Amino acid sequence: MPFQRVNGIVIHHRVEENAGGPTLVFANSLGTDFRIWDAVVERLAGTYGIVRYDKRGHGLSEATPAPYAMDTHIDDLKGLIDHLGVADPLLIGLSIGGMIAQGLAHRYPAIAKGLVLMDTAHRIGTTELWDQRIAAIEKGGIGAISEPILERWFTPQFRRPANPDFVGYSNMLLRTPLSGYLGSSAALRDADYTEATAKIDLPVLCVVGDQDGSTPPNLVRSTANLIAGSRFEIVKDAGHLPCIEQPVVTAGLIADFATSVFGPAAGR
Ligand SMILES: O=C(O)CC1=CCC(=O)O1
Repeated sequence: MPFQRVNGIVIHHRVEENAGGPTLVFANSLGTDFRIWDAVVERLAGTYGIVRYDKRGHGLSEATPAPYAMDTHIDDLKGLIDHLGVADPLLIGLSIGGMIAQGLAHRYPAIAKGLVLMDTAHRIGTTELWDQRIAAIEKGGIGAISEPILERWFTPQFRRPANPDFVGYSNMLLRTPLSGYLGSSAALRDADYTEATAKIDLPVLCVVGDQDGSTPPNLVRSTANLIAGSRFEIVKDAGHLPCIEQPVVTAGLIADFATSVFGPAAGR
């Protein structure tokens, strides 16, 4: 079933089975639901088991009142992984999803075989930035600041009203439950994984779009620099969501890294 109660709330998720093969677990960003991975997953399913979910307050998952703590998002994902019995996955987290992956790997070092940290960082924004964003949204709704958000999400080539995908993903942002958006903004404001992430002892790939306005390449590079042995890749012609703008390249990077983590014979 696509709905499961974990950690006290109903979580919407989707599983693509792969008969005992390695599994990829995807966590998405603020103001999005798991459909942002559609074009990536269609290239990886069949080779890997896939788990996607809508984090608390997003998509069809329950929206509890704001504010949220990053640990609550982490407990939700841990609960889902335990419920599904997923062993040794590769965790792939975008933006706040990447912070959830970092925090999960720090609190449960044996939970994953490796991490793909996409357009994310050990610390995203400042207390002031998130407080301002929360105040603006409390006053005028997400629509009041959707334009600058979408400018950070997408390249100018993608960000055209004539592009149906741009219109659709704008709707996804605008339709995010307010408590989910505000709650997760508070979680981002209060989370700093600088020390925790430096202790991660797993294979890690950091990826960023070359035109990411939310977590720019230099910030993501600084996160990669904290993690011994990590890899760093820049995706050309992409903003904050390379899974949407460049799904072929994104799926290729994940597949190459998954092969290096699970071994060449695995995942076939
Ligand atoms: O809204 C943005 O600026 C992008 C973003 C920051 C954290 C996240 O998950 O998305």
